[in-house]
Amino acid sequence: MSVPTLALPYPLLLLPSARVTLPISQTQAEDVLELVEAATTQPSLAAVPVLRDTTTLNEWGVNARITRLVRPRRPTDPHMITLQGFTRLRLTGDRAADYDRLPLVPVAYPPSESKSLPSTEAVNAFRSACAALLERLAQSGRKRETWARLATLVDETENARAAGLADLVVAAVGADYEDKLILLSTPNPTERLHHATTLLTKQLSIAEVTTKIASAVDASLSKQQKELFLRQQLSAIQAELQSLQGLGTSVAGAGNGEAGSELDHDAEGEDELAEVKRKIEALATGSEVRRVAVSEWRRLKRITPQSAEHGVVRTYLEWLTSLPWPTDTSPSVDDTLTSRSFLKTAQAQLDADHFGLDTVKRRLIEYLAVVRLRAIQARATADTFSERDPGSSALVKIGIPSPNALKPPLPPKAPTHASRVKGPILLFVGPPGTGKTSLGQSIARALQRPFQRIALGGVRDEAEVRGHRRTYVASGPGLVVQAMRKAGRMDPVVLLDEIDKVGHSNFHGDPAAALLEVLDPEQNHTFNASCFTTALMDHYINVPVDLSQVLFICTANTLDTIAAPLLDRCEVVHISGYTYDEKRHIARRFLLPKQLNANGLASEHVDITEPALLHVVTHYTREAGVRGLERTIGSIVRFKAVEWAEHLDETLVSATVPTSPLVTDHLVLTSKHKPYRATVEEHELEQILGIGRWDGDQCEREARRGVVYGLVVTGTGEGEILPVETIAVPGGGVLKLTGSLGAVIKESGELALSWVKTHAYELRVTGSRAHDPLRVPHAVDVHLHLPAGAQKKDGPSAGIAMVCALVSLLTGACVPAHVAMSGEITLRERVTPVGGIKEKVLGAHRAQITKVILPYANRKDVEHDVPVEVRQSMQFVFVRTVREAIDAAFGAGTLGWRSLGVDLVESRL
Ligand SMILES: Nc1ncnc2c1ncn2[C@@H]1O[C@H](COP(=O)(O)OP(=O)(O)OP(=O)(O)O)[C@@H](O)[C@H]1O
Repeated sequence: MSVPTLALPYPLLLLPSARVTLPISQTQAEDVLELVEAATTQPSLAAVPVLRDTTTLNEWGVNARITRLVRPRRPTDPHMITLQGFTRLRLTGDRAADYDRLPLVPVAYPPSESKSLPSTEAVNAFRSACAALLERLAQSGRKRETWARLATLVDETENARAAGLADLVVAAVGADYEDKLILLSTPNPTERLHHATTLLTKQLSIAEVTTKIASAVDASLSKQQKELFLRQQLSAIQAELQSLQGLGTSVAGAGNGEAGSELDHDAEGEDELAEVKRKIEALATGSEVRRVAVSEWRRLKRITPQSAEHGVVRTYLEWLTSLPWPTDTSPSVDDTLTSRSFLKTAQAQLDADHFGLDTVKRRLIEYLAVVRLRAIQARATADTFSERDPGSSALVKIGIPSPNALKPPLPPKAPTHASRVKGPILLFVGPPGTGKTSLGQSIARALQRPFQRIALGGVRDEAEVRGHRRTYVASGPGLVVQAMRKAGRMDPVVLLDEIDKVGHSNFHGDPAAALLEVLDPEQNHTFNASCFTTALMDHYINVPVDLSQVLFICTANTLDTIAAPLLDRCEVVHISGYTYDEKRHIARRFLLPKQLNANGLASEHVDITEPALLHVVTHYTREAGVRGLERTIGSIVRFKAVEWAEHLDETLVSATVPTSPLVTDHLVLTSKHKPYRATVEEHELEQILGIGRWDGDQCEREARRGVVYGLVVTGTGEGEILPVETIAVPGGGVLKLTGSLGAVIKESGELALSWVKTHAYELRVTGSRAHDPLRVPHAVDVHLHLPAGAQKKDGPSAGIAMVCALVSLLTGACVPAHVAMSGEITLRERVTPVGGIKEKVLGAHRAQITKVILPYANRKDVEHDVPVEVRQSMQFVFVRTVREAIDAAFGAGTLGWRSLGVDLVESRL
């Protein structure tokens, strides 16, 4: 029989029980329509695939029912036909493909499948291949339900229809064209099942391999790729948000023409890299830093931008390139230093910034003179070189022979030893607020160099000074390198503030030792002799950083806690406290204008009278420095600022016309309100500042039995008076010492008691030389206490004060409260010299002591160090022996000494 045949163009193929939709030509559509019209049941045709690369139809095709024919919307478009495969058929006639019509082709149908049953093995093999494949497909997650239903169908279909099922399954899971063609051309059920089984097994391994690849890809989608993916999403979200905000700001900012913030765009990241590159290119050719920078740059380029390592290398490069390095065009010697007027300008600068401190300023000028001479020397050396080789570049100026054009460029060398523009390292020592830090700033201003302050207080970790190695997470360079970066020049003035507070050797290393490396002017050239004369090897930067041109200045409150090797490298300049007079001048000339400026007032708005200022200095502050004074003056100025503001408000409300601050004077005069008074008088201070902290201090300090005032220098370098208190308590002749005393001061106590016991008879404390004053007439213990028990005290200088206190306790005579003393005693009754005289005397002066007893050997210290006005306002008694000290303290004739042969005392001792 012949049936109308539709040629299915390659790669279309219809299996029985499958469905296909394909375009057909207009003429074919007309034939289909005819078929439909002529049919009494559902119309069908033969759907036969055309063999690849031919116009020949396959021998086997499918009898297919026409389920749908769709007319095109536009005449140029083809009709679409949908066919449902039904049974196999074989073409028995001409097999030339015709794409224009549905020719009638003779066909034969194979015998019904039910008539030749497939073998059970073939069916079983097919079923298990089916089950495995469908399960795998279900696992992949897509069309899970379809695969599950198909699997059920495979399970439930009887063996006789298994071959039909093979068509269905293969059509559903898909297969190569060639495989499907073979399946179509295999009418025998068993063979078809075999073929289907092979085909399904092949599909299964493909599915497995696909899953494996997918999971392998997933595993190789490492953290970085995920990060990339997330970042891309993030930037997409940011871009979206930006565009939304852009809409908002373009409306809001339309009026004021705002251009948006520099933080808005991420393109800066690229610019920064370009900047880093530019800086690397600017580094001196052949230098070590350039070599390191170039290799790191290459490394950076090899790493994906999303990796953590990229960030690390990039940060390192940013640090490295932001430091001031010598470049091919580095200037030679500082012109400021070599200028003739340099020293005069420097002196003027120091005078303008600080009152008094004459000795310190003189020392500083000497220091700057040395620095200047070295600079001149350096220039002379550089000029010699450039004369020898006039055609040379700027490199030559710093002492490098001109590189021969034919040779590769030489690495730049540092200035020669003679040309180092570096002086000794200064160490300012003194109490807080005495201007140590601001002197450092003044020097920087005088030198016209950047100033950087490194606060060393509390630095416990060596790495804070020298940086962390790059292997540490969040590592970074040390404080010195950070300061160099901030300064942006190779020759800043760097102030190492509070080196006495730097921690010593601990399990984090020794920061003090790390400082040694920074400060040592000679030692560090060993790091890289070819490059720098003085260099710091920072752990993070890992390239020697040239410090040869940096001026280091250190400050400290006390020398006691500074490590000896560190101290050894510094030239100590002592800055003691100020006298009342100096403080008054500093307050008037510096602190008041500074506070007025800070609080928005002018000099005509506040005028503190001289007596008022003196009262502030004596009753409200009593430190060695001027920081407390500055704060107190700040309080006065703020008080006046409030008054002035209120006054302005009142007058402005009442005035009709002007509001400009320029006419405030006029308003002051014409206002009906209480006029504003710029003057601050002594009697107003209590209202402004409250009761003075030191008011009534003298009353408290009345003369008492067993109490004598000693003189001490505190841990912050400040001089103070310190009472030595003693009482007798019932006991058995024991001396008890309290007040956080160190071993030396305790020994002084023992010495003092021994002295008093030895001289008790002479002092008429006991009736016989053989008696112990602590046992006869009453058995007592002596308790000696130095108040402010929380503060540690040590040193031998309280010796004479302790003797006097014990004498006072045992004799009942009192030392007047305006007397203070300091001096070490020996067993031979000598009073030996002590340190810190200037601080102690100034402290005594501040505490309104009028008579000071000091060792004779300290006479020169008083004459040299203590300002004249202080010397003139106090009485100094210089003593050689304990007896002289006691007489000076109690007043000659107060104690009724028994007269004895003097040599007896010594021989008895
Ligand atoms: N002789 C002076 N003339 C003018 N101003 C001074 C003088 N001495 C100190 N000052 C001012 O006192 C303030 C405190 O000084 P500075 O900070 O330099 O003290 P310091 O000695 O470094 O204290 P610290 O030891 O606590 O660091 C500064 O404002 C400074 O200008």
